Amino acid sequence: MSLLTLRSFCVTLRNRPILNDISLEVERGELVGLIGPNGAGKTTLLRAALGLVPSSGQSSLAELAPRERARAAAFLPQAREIAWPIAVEDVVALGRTPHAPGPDDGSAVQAALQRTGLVDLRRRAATRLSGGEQARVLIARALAQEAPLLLADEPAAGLDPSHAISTMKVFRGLAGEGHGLVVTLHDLGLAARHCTRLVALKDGSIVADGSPTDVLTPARMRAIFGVTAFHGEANGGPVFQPLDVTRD
Ligand SMILES: Nc1ncnc2c1ncn2[C@@H]1O[C@H](COP(=O)(O)OP(=O)(O)OP(=O)(O)O)[C@@H](O)[C@H]1O
Repeated sequence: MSLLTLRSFCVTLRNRPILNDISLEVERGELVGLIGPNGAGKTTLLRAALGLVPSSGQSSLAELAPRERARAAAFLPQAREIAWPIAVEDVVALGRTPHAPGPDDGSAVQAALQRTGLVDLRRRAATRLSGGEQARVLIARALAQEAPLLLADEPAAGLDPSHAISTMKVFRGLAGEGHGLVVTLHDLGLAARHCTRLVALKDGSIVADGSPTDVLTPARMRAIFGVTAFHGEANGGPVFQPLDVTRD
């Protein structure tokens, strides 16, 4: 069974169509990169799929009761604000909120801290960490939720190259364990190398959906992003680097 089904899914905000007739299924084992220019509708798609933005058509998540939905999907929003100076491990433990308290809580928090490289920072006040460290704390909180589906809005934004790659590898590992993930990404190099599938949005519509090699073609890069790009192979995987703009 799919972890997320969107059918004839539309969003209109202030009388403006933002998402048009989206159909999408996300299965276990998939790390789906949601790509597209600024304003294409990526954040709106994640939020509306979760029922946080009014929509029409079908979203298998939006139709769930809140607690069921929190067990079905974890959400990492774009805003990375941590409001209170509480310990990192306590922020991460908040990811367990949808579950009845039990013996799995400690191990889920520990696993999330390990996967995000935060074990040594576990007792630090989260508000006193750097922006990138705080971003990893919020990724860890989403991982501790142990939901089958993770929706992450620009999880790599603000991370240094090592932590951006590590985060994508954690996500790919989760996909390998049978989770499904949808992550919005502006770094097409990370998307090319780590995602199992790319879905490209433009002006609120899906304009490409397939493997990174199928989606990141020169013609599509020109049409979707207005750029030229280098596409190669290194260390057993694709290398993708935008080079220049084709229009002003
Ligand atoms: N609350 C709102 N009311 C009206 N329009 C909105 C609202 N939220 C978003 N929009 C519009 O919807 C469109 C899609 O926005 P969205 O944030 O989903 O794009 P995005 O692809 O995530 O962009 P980015 O890459 O810049 O984060 C934009 O034109 C935006 O101005």
